Amino acid sequence: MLTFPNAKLNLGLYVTARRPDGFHTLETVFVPLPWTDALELLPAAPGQPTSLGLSGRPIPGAPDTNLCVRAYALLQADFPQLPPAQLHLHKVVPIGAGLGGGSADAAFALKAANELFGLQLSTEALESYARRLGADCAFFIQNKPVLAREKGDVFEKISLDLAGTACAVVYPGLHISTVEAYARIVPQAPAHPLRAALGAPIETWRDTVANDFETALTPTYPVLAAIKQQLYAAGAAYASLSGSGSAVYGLWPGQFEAPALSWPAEYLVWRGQL
Ligand SMILES: C[C@@](CO)(OP(=O)(O)O)[C@H](O)COP(=O)(O)OP(=O)(O)OC[C@H]1O[C@@H](n2ccc(N)nc2=O)[C@H](O)[C@@H]1O
Ligand SMILES: Nc1ncnc2c1ncn2[C@@H]1O[C@H](COP(=O)(O)OP(=O)(O)O)[C@@H](O)[C@H]1O
Repeated sequence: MLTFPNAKLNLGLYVTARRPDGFHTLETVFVPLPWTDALELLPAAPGQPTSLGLSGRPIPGAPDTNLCVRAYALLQADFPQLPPAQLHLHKVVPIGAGLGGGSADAAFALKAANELFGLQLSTEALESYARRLGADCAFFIQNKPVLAREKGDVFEKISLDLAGTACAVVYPGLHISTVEAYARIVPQAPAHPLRAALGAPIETWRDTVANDFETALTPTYPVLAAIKQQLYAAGAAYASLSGSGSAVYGLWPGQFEAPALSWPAEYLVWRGQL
């Protein structure tokens, strides 16, 4: 079975408290970004163990630490009838970019195994396996815009009309560790609660929708502010860091595509419609 795990963007991100377990509570909106890896899941050939083939962008770490292999192993622990699997991941979405690529691979591996081997797991059951793999991961099970709270894994419906919104994603190639990014934040309540702020026209978001990681990381990585400024100079109605970075996106509502931007291809990694 061939699947296409997509990236995500965060529209606003507030780190509201530190939890006793060291994690943080969040208020953020996740939206799918239609930019994908490719992940194939097949039963392994008879007598062969579970394996992972890789192509595309290099992923650090041994294959058994890869999130899609860990996702499959999690199911195997509860469903001993699952055979060894042959996985192949073609990595397109940059790692450590705040685009959730690894989390998407894990969630799509769970969904593919469920379908291919007829496990009949409900959406809720798949989400609870996903939560065990990473805070971001559960979002990719339903993979539609949601307001997320708690660790970023408890969801509320939100209606957002982003149809016909052009988007550009600029990735300066900095791999910012999520742990390091959280360590720089002093949690606080959002100045403008996200549901109300995102309900207003996109043009107003610049003054009301923020990402706490952007504020915390920009002094160390001034390139993030420079990219954002250039996106606004190119007419974006809204621009922001996604997640804990380092990808920065711009939005152009009502436009077929983002205007031509002057970054080289290795920086301007994606342009399209949300
Ligand atoms: C920051 C966010 C925002 O959407 O996204 P990314 O920038 O990674 O895409 C997420 O919270 C990233 O979620 P995810 O990448 O799944 O994190 P996990 O693997 O579960 O946790 C990695 C580490 O981040 C910290 N962490 C994560 C989630 C959370 N709510 N509080 C935390 O403090 C913890 O130190 C944890 O050990
Ligand atoms: N399939 C995978 N794709 C990307 N990263 C992976 C994968 N499996 C494990 N990882 C690890 O997960 C971390 C990055 O996860 P990712 O979700 O891409 O981050 P971010 O959301 O910050 O962009 C890295 O430490 C990387 O080595």
